[in-house]
Amino acid sequence: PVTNLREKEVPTAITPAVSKVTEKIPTDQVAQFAPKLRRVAYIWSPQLIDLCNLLPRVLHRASRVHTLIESYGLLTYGPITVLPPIEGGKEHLLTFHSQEYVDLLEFLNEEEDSEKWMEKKEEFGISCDCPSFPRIFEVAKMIVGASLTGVQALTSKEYQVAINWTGGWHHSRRDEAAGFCYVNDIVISLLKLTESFKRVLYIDLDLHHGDAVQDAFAHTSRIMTVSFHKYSPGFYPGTGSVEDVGYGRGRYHCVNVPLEDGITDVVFYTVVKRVMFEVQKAYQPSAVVIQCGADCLVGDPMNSFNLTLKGIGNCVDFILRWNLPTLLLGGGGYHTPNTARCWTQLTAVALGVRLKSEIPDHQFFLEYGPDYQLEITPSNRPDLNTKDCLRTTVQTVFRRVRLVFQVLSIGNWMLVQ
Ligand SMILES: O=C(CCc1ccccc1NC(=O)c1cccc(C(F)(F)F)c1)NO
Ligand SMILES: [Zn+2]
Repeated sequence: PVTNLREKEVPTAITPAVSKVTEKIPTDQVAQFAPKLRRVAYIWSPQLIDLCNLLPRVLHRASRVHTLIESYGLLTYGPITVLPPIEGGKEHLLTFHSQEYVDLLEFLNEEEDSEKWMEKKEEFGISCDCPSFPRIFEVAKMIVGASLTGVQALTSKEYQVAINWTGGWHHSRRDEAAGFCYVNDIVISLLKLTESFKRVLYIDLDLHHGDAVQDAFAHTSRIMTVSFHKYSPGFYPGTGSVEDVGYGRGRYHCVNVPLEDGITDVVFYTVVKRVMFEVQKAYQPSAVVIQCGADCLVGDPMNSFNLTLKGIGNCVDFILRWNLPTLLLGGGGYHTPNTARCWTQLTAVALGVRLKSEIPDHQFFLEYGPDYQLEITPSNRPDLNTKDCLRTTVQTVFRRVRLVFQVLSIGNWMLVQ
């Protein structure tokens, strides 16, 4: 249907919300309406995409995401700057991972099977969940380099938002691959951010609990982790109950919001908005990292939540309106076209622009059939989250988050004494 479109007919895919708003309102009043125009850093290079296309569980996903974003013209839109990732090195991985684990990844890069490392692989989580593959070490360094480039963009104060859709691997542990995550670019980025920002907030919107990120910072109040995820018997990773609050100095600096299958946009957004409003009030973060895993969307093979681009888009928009330096990362997402739709929409949300529903013609256009639309439709599966159960969970979270506020104010009080 699109083959007969000539160049000049291709519609400009972007209708900047800002221009619509400002044309009717006297300029002196426009400030209150237009979302603060943000400078956005989009981390990308051909090598980053080529390497991330090799990830076994999300083969060729990286190129679909990037190409759809490019096809909407978002990368040539004023406030966005494309930044190539710095070359991630061993030293970056070693800020979180053990020497032995990093050495194993380096050895596996050449994919030579030797007896010595065979049993080691199992010990370090390289198994069926996280299969080894050629260039695994180059991929790991590149992903970490890309997320750290995003951190650098924020600490430079030249950008309010930094985006790395190839990052977000929240299950990887210090010395073990897990849940299909080989390196934890999130922990490495959060550690770097605390060098420039006093209190950093981590928000995990992926279907799965952000367990390894939470555990890495469970003993400190310098980072607060908040995870919204499916929590039900036998569902991976099995952690993240509302009782899971962190330990010692980190007590109450871990917030977990366990959810059941079938949750819809309105219910999810209401819960996220309420919890995040309290967290922002109590913790007063100075920088934010959001893991935007798209396996929470309707149509994902995980077949769990019933969210669309609207639900997750409103959540990210709500947090971006705090106008804090924010790093957006990817993560799960196993329906590749829907994941590309989701992260294209979130890129547009960061830029404050609305996108046309028609998927623009581009190299992978035919993968967006049968409707070739940006929006996805929720299913009519039941929402297993009852009002009572959600209210109890949110009230429990409120009580604990207010304790964070007390800890914070006592901390400030002691500083003043
Ligand atoms: O998405 C994840 C990891 C999901 C995971 C955890 C533990 C072991 C394996 C996995 N990954 C999958 O189950 C998986 C990955 C890709 C595709 C699929 C599919 F079968 F649903 F398509 C399933 N974390 O945010
Ligand atoms: Zn996931």
